[in-house]
Amino acid sequence: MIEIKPQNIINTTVTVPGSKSYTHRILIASALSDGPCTVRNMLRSEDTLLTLATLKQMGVRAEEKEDRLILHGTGGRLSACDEIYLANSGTSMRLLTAVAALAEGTTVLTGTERMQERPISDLLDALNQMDVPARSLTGSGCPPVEVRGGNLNGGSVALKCGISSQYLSGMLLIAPYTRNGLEIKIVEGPVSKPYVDMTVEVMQRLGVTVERSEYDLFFVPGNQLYRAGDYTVEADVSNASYFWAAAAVTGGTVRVRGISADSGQGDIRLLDCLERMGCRVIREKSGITVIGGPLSAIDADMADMPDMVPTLAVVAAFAEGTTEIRNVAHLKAKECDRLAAVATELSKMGIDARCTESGLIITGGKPHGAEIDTYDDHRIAMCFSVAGLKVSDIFIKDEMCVKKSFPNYWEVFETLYG
Ligand SMILES: O=C(O)C1=C[C@@H](OP(=O)(O)O)[C@@H](O)[C@H](O)C1
Ligand SMILES: C=C(OP(=O)(O)O)C(=O)O
Repeated sequence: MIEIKPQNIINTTVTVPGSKSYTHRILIASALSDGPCTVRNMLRSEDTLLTLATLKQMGVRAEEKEDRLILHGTGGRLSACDEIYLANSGTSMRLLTAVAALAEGTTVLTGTERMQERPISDLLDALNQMDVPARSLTGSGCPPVEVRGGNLNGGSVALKCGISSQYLSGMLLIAPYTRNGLEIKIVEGPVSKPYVDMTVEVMQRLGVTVERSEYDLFFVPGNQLYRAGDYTVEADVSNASYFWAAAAVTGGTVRVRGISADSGQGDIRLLDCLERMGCRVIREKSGITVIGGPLSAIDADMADMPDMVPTLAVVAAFAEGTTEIRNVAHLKAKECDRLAAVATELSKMGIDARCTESGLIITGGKPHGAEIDTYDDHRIAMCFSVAGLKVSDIFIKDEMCVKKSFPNYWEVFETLYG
């Protein structure tokens, strides 16, 4: 457990590691590519290293260099594996379950107890429609899952994406390796749309054709290969959010390097929320600065940026008025039930915070100190640490859960103390 001490932030610049979502995608596409790929600034955190370890287990050769990783793409040929362990990395689980469909033989993917409560049946259903036998081994619709892969014909599938966009990202990533191409009709959702755009962007950047009509229909021609090349991962916007929030709640100034307003990471839209709440935002090519000011409540539809809900909720606790966060029922299926966790922990700090069917209602006030439970959820640990910059006696339990996406978080956080 660590105590966070209040701090006036005058003017600080921070560097955050590479994007988790881009790293997962670039690793997978590189592994399936037609030759050696160089990946720079990849995020080396628990989750992304699990994706990398899995690809190696499936037969992909990786060479670690000082400032880059070289992945030798196999052209889509992968070996099946008896047991792949993915802890609580939803992105790894959903994307690699689809990838396992390319490996001749039976692959089993599993994870932590919590991972075994996170749904995946809509993805399995889509694989079944492609004649890939795939099932939840417990029958719960959650991992562990078994996939019997091999040559994929492709065809047409109907996919529900009301719980997670990761199902669609997984299906899209393997689609170029089908014989006849793959048509994906979206029959529910998708939630978290910008992550779908990011998947398509990475696929196109690696030379693959993807046709689409908005978020309803996707078609990926078959017999394509990702093209080997040199890829640099941009800084992680979700992890930058804690530092922008630090400026918001303290009234200070924080600049995060290496992020620009045209980022393909949908969480960049948090900045619009912070502006609406009263912050000033300076968007430059080389970095983005937030300058805090008196905060007021907003109404926010956060369907497209689920990972920013805990961050915004903590900022809302310091804002004048009642903030409503809408359309994020999918937060119940994350590392923990994030709606319940955020409401519980804010309530411990004396803030009126409650869950609705699909969101949160938070009335800003004068939060006080509390021991914060983190539910083995990196984002809960990081967002509540921000509250501790303004309020005394905030203690974060099990603070090392940040290793999931940001292993050196506490070191970077320390730099806010000047
Ligand atoms: O595809 C991705 O990289 C992600 C998609 C989102 O999940 P959902 O689509 O399940 O909301 C997000 O919450 C997660 O952190 C990363
Ligand atoms: C939900 C998250 O990740 P994942 O779904 O990959 O576990 C996250 O990082 O907030």
